Amino acid sequence: MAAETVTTTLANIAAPMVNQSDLPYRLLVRRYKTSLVYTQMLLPEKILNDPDYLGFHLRGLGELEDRPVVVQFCGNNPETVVQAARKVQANCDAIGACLPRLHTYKLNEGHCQRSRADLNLGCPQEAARDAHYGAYLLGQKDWPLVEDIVSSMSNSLIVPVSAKLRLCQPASATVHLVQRLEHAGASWITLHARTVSARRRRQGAADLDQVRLLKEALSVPVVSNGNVRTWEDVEQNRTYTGADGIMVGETLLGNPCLFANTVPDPVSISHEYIDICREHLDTATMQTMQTHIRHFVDHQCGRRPWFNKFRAALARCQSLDDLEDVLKKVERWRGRSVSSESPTDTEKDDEDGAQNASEEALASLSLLR
Ligand SMILES: Cc1cc2nc3c(=O)[nH]c(=O)nc-3n(C[C@H](O)[C@H](O)[C@H](O)COP(=O)(O)O)c2cc1C
Repeated sequence: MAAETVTTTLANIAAPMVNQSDLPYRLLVRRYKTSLVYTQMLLPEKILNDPDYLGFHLRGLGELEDRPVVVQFCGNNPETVVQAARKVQANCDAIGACLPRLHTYKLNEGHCQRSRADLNLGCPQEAARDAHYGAYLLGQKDWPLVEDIVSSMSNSLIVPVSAKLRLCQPASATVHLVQRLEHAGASWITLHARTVSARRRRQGAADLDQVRLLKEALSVPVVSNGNVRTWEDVEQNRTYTGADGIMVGETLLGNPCLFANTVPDPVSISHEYIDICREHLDTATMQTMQTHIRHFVDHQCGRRPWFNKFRAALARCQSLDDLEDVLKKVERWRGRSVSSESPTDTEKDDEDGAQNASEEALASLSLLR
């Protein structure tokens, strides 16, 4: 990606998310004014040593509609990260270095149970620190290593290299590290303006003043990440921080049309996602697809009386057809007609459909009072 393209492309970014930045999701958000997408963070060692892992993550990557795309890596060995990045650079527009976190995640994969839908963040953080992993790379003594990772990548790869990081502790140190990363060759910097914390990783307000400081101190573009719940937040964040781009993670999971400033019907957007999955088979796992659909429906219907039943039905799905069937039930539970088909007798849950629709009607009535 040329420098001028970088700045125009950075405006609205879908954050890298483990198990959620699959190709169908990337294609979906791009239809709704997302200007740049990331893959989930990839493990360099697995890219180099596990052909199935490499094959899965390369499938469809960077094909016509999947551009521009950043492939994100993380690691604490510059040589390994560069070798792995070389394997994918022809299929992407830039390589992103996830500086503070990947090895924490790797530790999770190896030693801790992960929840179905999210990272398990309960790993013993001391172990991560002792092993010189992830979140602890941002200690000042580790800055040379972090710089080395970025400079090795930017000197060895044919695509631009960017870095995504959280705030240092103290936050005021962040600007110094980031200036060093700029000199090391980072083409842009993304700041998730929260600190690394064992207990509260994504909650709490992001410190947008730090993004603003970075923007003033750096020559390369700066992307602001954190605190976005609505389109108004996107605009306010951009205005307040002066950032070149806004990156959104969790809110975009619920509303993939956020950057288009619209809120889609949850069932329609789920069908649209499933259709893309059908066009690009084997690019997302069943668990990933289930989680996306849960987020889409949760975004607007999370408090509906039938939501837990929906989650249970979703968890039982084993195919794209099963997912479509659950969405039919959702329509019935919402009191909406579903084409001309009548509910099948085997779908026992549907007997409760009318009941739930009236519960929902009552719930909306009580909201009106
Ligand atoms: C399910 C999930 C997976 C994530 N995986 C990654 C990842 O692979 N790489 C990364 O740099 N950050 C990852 N993050 C962090 C997001 O990229 C983002 O920085 C964070 O969620 C804050 O943005 P938000 O407040 O808009 O969600 C993940 C977040 C979530 C919710």
